[in-house]
Amino acid sequence: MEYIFKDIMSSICLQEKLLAVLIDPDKFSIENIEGFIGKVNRSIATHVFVGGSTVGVNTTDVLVEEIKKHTKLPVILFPGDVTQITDKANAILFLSLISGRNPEYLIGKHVEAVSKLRKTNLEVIPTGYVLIESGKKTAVERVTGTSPMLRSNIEYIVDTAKTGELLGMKLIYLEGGSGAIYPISKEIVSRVKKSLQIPLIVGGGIRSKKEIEEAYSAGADLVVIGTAFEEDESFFDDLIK
Ligand SMILES: CC(C)=CCC/C(C)=C/CC/C(C)=C/CC/C(C)=C/COP(=O)(O)OP(=O)(O)O
Ligand SMILES: O=P(O)(O)OC[C@@H](O)CO
Ligand SMILES: [Mg+2]
Repeated sequence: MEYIFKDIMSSICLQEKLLAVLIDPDKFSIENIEGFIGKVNRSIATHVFVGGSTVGVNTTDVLVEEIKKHTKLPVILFPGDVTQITDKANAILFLSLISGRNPEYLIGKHVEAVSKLRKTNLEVIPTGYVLIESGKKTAVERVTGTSPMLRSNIEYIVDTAKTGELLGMKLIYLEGGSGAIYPISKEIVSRVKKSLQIPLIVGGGIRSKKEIEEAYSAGADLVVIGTAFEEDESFFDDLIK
């Protein structure tokens, strides 16, 4: 049953903002998941994303199984690679790195993924993934061999995001990169949002409630946070339901 994307659309219609907690399988041990997910459940988080730019084979499968034992929130794969596909999750962001020009990350990995996806019930959500420079070299740059878009070239970022929509993608993800020094600017978020009809995800370097609210008021429909929770779980105390 395909309901994850529909639910995102319904939330947007109701003017509800969404928050995804990103769990990187390489940074969490199974033993810590129950406690961590307990905090996620008590917070305003609406989704759990699972993925990393470099993840060991089979790690994701075991981790998602454990996460699902402890939460009713939808678990969405945010994969850096085909090896991160597991049937245990509810959906997958079928990312195409449209800020880059590496065919492997535009179409190649996707063709590779299809035989695996056929064997799952995952809801596949085509997502235009746009990497924007944010103060330091990111893992995504390293893994994909692509350059991020210049934050000063807003017109080009807007056109790139819009191209994703025109190609039929259902979501656009503006990515500053894991642990970005500065989050994507309000101006970029708001200019991109104004040009789109589809939902907008924003992530990378968001570390406080104030920054979450700034992203929402600029136009983000869903904010993703990973590093800030990895570094200090007390951040959840600011985000209690
Ligand atoms: C189509 C399939 C199944 C796979 C390829 C999907 C594509 C095109 C991915 C784009 C490039 C990429 C490597 C994205 C990684 C996205 C991700 C999970 C980022 C979060 O991981 P980080 O937090 O950056 O990881 P580290 O903290 O380990 O650096
Ligand atoms: O880890 P952080 O900096 O929160 O970034 C989240 C996500 O956008 C990374 O792919
Ligand atoms: Mg990370």
